[in-house]
Amino acid sequence: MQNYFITGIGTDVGKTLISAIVVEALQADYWKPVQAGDLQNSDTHKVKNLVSNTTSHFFENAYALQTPMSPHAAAEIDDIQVDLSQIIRPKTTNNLVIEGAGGILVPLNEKDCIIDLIQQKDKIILVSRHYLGSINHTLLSIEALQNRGFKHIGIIFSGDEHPTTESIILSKTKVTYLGRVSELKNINKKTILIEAEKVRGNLNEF
Ligand SMILES: Nc1ncnc2c1ncn2[C@@H]1O[C@H](COP(=O)(O)OP(=O)(O)OP(=O)(O)O)[C@@H](O)[C@H]1O
Ligand SMILES: C[C@H](N)[C@H](N)CCCCCC(=O)O
Ligand SMILES: [Mg+2]
Repeated sequence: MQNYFITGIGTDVGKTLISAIVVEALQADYWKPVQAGDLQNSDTHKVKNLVSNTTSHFFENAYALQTPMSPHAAAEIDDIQVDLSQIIRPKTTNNLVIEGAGGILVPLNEKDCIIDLIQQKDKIILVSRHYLGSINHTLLSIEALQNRGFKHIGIIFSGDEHPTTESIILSKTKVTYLGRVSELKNINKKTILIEAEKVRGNLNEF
């Protein structure tokens, strides 16, 4: 069984959407270690509501912070410190999808960042969303991951196709292309199932 760490080139790029698709494709479990804000409609609620299979299990956040901000700042408002030793991966015999918060260098406290939650044996899925500036954000994210020695890095593009962006990112890096999810008009259980079907093969080969 495998852990998949879903990260992105920033916040709001589609990590939760892609998490739902990967969870559905693999009938995997899901865990968002640090949620900042939107506690009534958290990423865990969203993924749970988008997934149809009955195998996936949804684990509690290690930290559920009140404010939609960078976790280091949200924690300060809640008068707590995020402590990495308290972020313990849930035990499961199933595949596990772990969703970060924001991009890889988002701070959890004065010292640690989201990237410090990733383990060498994880399969990393970087979500890249097309906007002017996304090439730079994508290449910087990949360089930071490679500098830390991570070997299993895959990429999923989220949004309408942008061939020159995708081809330059893929040709300049050695990351594994896992697929693209077009700009979905409707995000619901049915469209998640359709997208899950499309990426399952690549995920199984990754
Ligand atoms: N391919 C897509 N089609 C349609 N909408 C998309 C797509 N990708 C992202 N979005 C939309 O962009 C918004 C942000 O996406 P999402 O919540 O998945 O971001 P995130 O990367 O998980 O952010 P966070 O850092 O808060 O976890 C949502 O409204 C989502 O539905
Ligand atoms: C609140 C938001 N939805 C995410 N959970 C956290 C995003 C932090 C971004 C910090 C930054 O890169 O400036
Ligand atoms: Mg999210």
